Amino acid sequence: MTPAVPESQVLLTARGLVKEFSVRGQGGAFGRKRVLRAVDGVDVELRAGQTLALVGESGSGKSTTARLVARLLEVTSGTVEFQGEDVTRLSGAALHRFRSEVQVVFQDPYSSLNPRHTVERIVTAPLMYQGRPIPGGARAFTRALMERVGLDPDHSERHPAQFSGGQAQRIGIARALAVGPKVVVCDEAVSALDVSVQAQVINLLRRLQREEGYSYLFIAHDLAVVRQIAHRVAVMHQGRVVETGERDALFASPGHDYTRALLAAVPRIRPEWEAARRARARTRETAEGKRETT
Ligand SMILES: Nc1ncnc2c1ncn2[C@@H]1O[C@H](COP(=O)(O)OP(=O)(O)OP(=O)(O)O)[C@@H](O)[C@H]1O
Repeated sequence: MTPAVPESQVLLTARGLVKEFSVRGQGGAFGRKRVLRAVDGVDVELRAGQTLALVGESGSGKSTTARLVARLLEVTSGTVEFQGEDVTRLSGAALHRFRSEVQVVFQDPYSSLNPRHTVERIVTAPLMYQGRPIPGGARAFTRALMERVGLDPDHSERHPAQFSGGQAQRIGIARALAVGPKVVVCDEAVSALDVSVQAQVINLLRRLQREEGYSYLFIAHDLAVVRQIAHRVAVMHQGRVVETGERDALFASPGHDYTRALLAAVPRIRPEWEAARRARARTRETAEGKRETT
């Protein structure tokens, strides 16, 4: 059961997003450089207190779109409007403010959380980095946050490796919530977890949304997961959004051939593709986790 779709205002709007990467062709480091258009004119709208799922096969541009929206990557062109401001142009204090409003939870908690730091240090780091005071002091703040995400507050001095995958992802969620965001970008945030643990983390995200009103941009390749959490779904294919709609309507009667193919292909995801996809995600998250905590 997913929450009913509440009427709500648009919080974040991306228009005409384009991202090009310069990549080497065949021949590795000696290959000719070419331009790869990973995101090719994407429009998305995120509504307050709702979840928009971005789905599509591997390489369709979901993660790149998510990173553009969160300003972890710079756009080649296009705009991302959040509360009336084009965030692609923000810098300095205004960019810091935006980073508090839009947070990211990555796929692999172990690579995106600093293994040498305690939970307390991990969840308070974003506030310290922004030079903001920690309400009630670090210990009390961490304990309260751990309770909100269903972790034992007595474990605030433990390190990520001392937690299970699902618990570690709760630390990632706690870190995202620490700065008081309105939007949380979940980039394959439950994909690395076992199915039963996935369900628990999805329930947590839904409870947090219900009680605290977060909007989620939820990146996933697993449509069964999307069904449990999304209000609306945008389907990506080759860098473009080919179809957007309310979840139930889209699943019941997909309007685009590619969406139909995607729905039909669900049980046939090949394990070797999945392994390659996870390895790529880990490389990106290790780099971004480090950037966030330094
Ligand atoms: N930093 C980068 N440099 C070069 N190419 C990139 C970079 N990041 C992504 N790409 C390429 O852009 C395309 C879209 O990648 P993206 O990760 O956004 O897709 P995705 O739909 O999220 O798939 P996956 O789930 O496999 O990550 C792919 O061809 C990918 O190889």
